[in-house]
Amino acid sequence: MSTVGNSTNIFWQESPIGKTERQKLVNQKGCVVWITGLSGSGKSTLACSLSRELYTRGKLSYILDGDNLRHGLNKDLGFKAEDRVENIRRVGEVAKLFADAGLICIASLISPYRKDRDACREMMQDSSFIEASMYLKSWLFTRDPKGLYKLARAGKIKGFTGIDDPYESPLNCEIQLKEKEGECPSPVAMAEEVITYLEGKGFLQSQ
Ligand SMILES: Nc1ncnc2c1ncn2[C@@H]1O[C@H](COP(=O)(O)OS(=O)(=O)O)[C@@H](OP(=O)(O)O)[C@H]1O
Ligand SMILES: Nc1ncnc2c1ncn2[C@@H]1O[C@H](COP(=O)(O)OP(=O)(O)O)[C@@H](O)[C@H]1O
Repeated sequence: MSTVGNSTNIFWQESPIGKTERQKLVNQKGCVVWITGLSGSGKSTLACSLSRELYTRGKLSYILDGDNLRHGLNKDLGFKAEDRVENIRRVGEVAKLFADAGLICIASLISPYRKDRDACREMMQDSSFIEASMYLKSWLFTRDPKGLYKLARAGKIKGFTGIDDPYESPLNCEIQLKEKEGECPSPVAMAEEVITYLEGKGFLQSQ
């Protein structure tokens, strides 16, 4: 019996089928690919491309996209620092469940604070938290497809990441997606870079 946070007198219920059995069923290892970067840096594009490329290889993934989760699970949260902290904590917990289910969980959020991303990493075991940083030159996000930077620069959106709100780049992430010879790699090329990492670490087979 234990107390966790505000939950008192709670018990851990074991499941009859464990992570190892689930992983065997899908012939892969559950993990979290956590994509962090500024708005417009290509996170969702990479997440979609990665999910598609994994699918064609018979691998099961699921995308947790920051924008999408704010339509449901996180619709009570805004963009104040404490809301972003809670956003990342919640998504970290959900991502951990997906990885435990045996899926390759692709989390795509700005996740601006290093401490929060590190806390998500700490939740996971076996190096199964893979941080991928969108380190692309500003031309990508200055295209501004959603028009958010224009609004933020005009002062019409307050606390916009990269304009008047901070973004802390990873210091030591597993994968850094960056330009090659001044060119932005295609979404498929970026997905393949991540897949090469996953293959190398044995995540694309169960044993
Ligand atoms: N103030 C402010 N700052 C940054 N982003 C903003 C803001 N207001 C709205 N948006 C939109 O919200 C998307 C980011 O949501 P996230 O949940 O990924 O953000 S965070 O991780 O909690 O910082 C982000 O989506 P992406 O462009 O895909 O990153 C924006 O569409
Ligand atoms: N690798 C890429 N090559 C060319 N354009 C890209 C690439 N990745 C993203 N884009 C374009 O950049 C814009 C922002 O990408 P998006 O994935 O929505 O970023 P984010 O999810 O980080 O906000 C979109 O218009 C998208 O089509």
